[in-house]
Amino acid sequence: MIRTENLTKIYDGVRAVDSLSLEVKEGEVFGFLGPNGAGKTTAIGMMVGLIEPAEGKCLINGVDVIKNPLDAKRMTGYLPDGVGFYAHLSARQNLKYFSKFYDMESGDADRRIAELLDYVGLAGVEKPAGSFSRGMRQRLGLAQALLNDPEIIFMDEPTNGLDPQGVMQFRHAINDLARKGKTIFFSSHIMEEVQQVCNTIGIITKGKLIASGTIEDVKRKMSGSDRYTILIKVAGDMPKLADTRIMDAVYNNGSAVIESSIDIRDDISTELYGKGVRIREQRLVERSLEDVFLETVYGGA
Ligand SMILES: Nc1ncnc2c1ncn2[C@@H]1O[C@H](COP(=O)(O)OP(=O)(O)OP(=O)(O)O)[C@@H](O)[C@H]1O
Repeated sequence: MIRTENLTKIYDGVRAVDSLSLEVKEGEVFGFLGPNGAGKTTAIGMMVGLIEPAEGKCLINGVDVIKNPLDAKRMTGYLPDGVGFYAHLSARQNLKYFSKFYDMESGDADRRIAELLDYVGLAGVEKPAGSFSRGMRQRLGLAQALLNDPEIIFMDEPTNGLDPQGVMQFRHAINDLARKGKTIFFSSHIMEEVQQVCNTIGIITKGKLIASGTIEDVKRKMSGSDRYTILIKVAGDMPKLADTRIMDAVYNNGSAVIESSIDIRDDISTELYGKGVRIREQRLVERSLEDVFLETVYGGA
């Protein structure tokens, strides 16, 4: 489990990350969504013990990342944004070099590296990492992050700059790791991606976490109110509805769009039925997470 408490970083008097408190439970895939400069990289840097917080702390399975960095690192893997490697070494040689930081016995390391190279599709690639494409570097980065078979994996915008095939491969890898019970914390500025692979999300803007929870929770919280939008189509004329819980309504010929604080579809059906009106369609109008995100973070698309 990942838990941050009031995690804060100040650069030149500006709170790049401002009192970030969140919790990611074991086995969850958490999407950390925010526009450029929101503070995602800085927050992850603090969570993996690379950036010292001004205030607050991060606990990995209860272990304080600052107080017990080695214990925390044993449980975590980290794929940074723009991962770097020794350009003259091959994928295998790079991984062998990094394995030394985990006190892995040489034979065990070789076996693990072979397995990981196969997993990320780099088995048999012997050319130096300096000549790798961005996609290959990211895949090698993933292998590096998985070297110590961590329970918790942090990925900072892992699909950024990848071609569609590379993006798909990464999403598959995330799903696969999730199936194996890993806890995944990954940042992105792509709503659609987060929706596809995450159980829970958090939205950060200007250093502050403005909403977190399931995608449904976040949509609800970010829409600013608990409003439901209900679309109704009827046969013939649409009568005005009497339900006092209706906050707003637009009536057209044969249809209406109703805003209410709770889901009153059943009561609308009863009322229309009582008035002898036949309903052709009645449904909640969904706003996509993307709509909500753009409105809240950017003030509209
Ligand atoms: N080392 C640093 N020194 C000064 N300011 C910094 C430093 N690192 C980050 N910042 C500032 O902190 C803020 C948050 O940056 P950060 O890189 O964490 O955002 P991000 O959400 O990861 O953005 P992106 O999506 O562009 O990578 C930005 O305003 C950035 O300019």
